[in-house]
Amino acid sequence: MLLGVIADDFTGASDIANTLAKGLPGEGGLRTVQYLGIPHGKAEPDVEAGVIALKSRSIEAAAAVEQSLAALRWLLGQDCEQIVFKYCSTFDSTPQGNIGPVAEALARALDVKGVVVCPAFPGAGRTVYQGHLFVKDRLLNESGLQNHPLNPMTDADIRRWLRLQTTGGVGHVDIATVREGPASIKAALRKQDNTLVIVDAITDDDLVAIGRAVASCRLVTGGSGIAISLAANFIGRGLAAGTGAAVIGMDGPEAILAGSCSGATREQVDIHRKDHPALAIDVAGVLDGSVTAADLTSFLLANRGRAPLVYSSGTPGEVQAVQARFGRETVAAALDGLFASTARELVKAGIRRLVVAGGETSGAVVSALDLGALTIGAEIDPGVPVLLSGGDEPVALALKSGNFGAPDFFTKALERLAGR
Ligand SMILES: Nc1ncnc2c1ncn2[C@@H]1O[C@H](COP(=O)(O)OP(=O)(O)OP(=O)(O)O)[C@@H](O)[C@H]1O
Ligand SMILES: O=C(O)[C@@H](O)C(=O)CO
Repeated sequence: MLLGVIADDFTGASDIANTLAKGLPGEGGLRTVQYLGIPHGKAEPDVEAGVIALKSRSIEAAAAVEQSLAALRWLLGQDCEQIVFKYCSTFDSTPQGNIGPVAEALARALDVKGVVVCPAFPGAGRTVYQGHLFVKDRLLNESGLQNHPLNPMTDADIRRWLRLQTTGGVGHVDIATVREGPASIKAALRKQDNTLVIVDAITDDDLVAIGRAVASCRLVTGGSGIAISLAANFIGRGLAAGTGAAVIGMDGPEAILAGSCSGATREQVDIHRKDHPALAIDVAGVLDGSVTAADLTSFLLANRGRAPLVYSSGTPGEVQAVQARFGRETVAAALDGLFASTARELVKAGIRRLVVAGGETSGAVVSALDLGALTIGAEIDPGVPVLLSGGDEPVALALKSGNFGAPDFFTKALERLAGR
């Protein structure tokens, strides 16, 4: 294994796995596998990039650090030359963490400083300029992310936000330096006394330059965009063949589960439910026990073949009201449990194509299924690949980050999972 990734959630893991498998146009990518948690035993010998999906974004910082260090130990045990810590392109975190504490702990373990911190993902509208994170033309804290159910992002200056989470200072490499090219970026990082350094990036070309500059760095951190040219670094050195994504086609019964309340997912739900069977989950009913996984499962199974959807996705007002009534953690735990049990029942009943929207929701779903390592297939929309589980009865999956995907994502994903 050449490159190892520690991802703080499951959709984020498939996002960066997609980037590594895709590589740069015309250059090919790495043979990439996504692990659901830290694997036991050795990786298959032909894996070039191993992506460990943790569910550490919204847990206590100390637990996130411990899990990330355990993932690091496993990846170093597979001889990885380079480690990437992948977090959300909208820098999802709280003033307590977990991006800062995990990044500092990894840097300490690898004995490095001047480590890149760059959530930019221009393909999805995320750019970093003057240390501020934008989502399309809005500052992060005006983009809707200020209403995130778990980690409201209330400051777009990610230097300031990261400083709240770190013991050391936070450096900055500006866009002018980035535009001078890899040698200048490398020199600017080397000069740093800070462990962590926010690096501006507005376009894919900026990310390619940063990727070239960090070719020999043991640790890099960012959104999936930071990995845009990391595969090419290894291919260029003759260490990888450039095989990239696998060809996957799995036809069979299908279901869609949406637990994300992001704007993009709500639009996808609105479009999908116009012409497909769709069931809105009554969240208060879940909390008082009147809505169960059995209700969702029977709806989805009864509508097999018609791209059925169940969703909890609500507006910021609905989310606030239910959280005020029952408590944020209680609602999240109840919905995670509901989606997990539903997915387990669906797969038991023969569902073979599963589309899931939302990082936490995807984490809950795949943790409940015994899927083994996931092979990375073609890209459905930016940041979302086709995934195929191992085992005798493989399941094809699309794990969609809340804000990713075109408005018709759900139908498109089911088609791509089937290899069409
Ligand atoms: N109607 C609702 N009311 C309150 N909370 C909800 C509701 N629906 C979902 N949630 C909670 O909102 C959170 C959504 O998180 P999830 O990570 O799945 O989506 P996301 O944050 O949009 O996606 P991503 O992390 O990929 O950006 C979960 O904790 C879920 O339990
Ligand atoms: O970086 C992103 O935006 C996604 O991969 C993600 O992590 C959202 O959960």
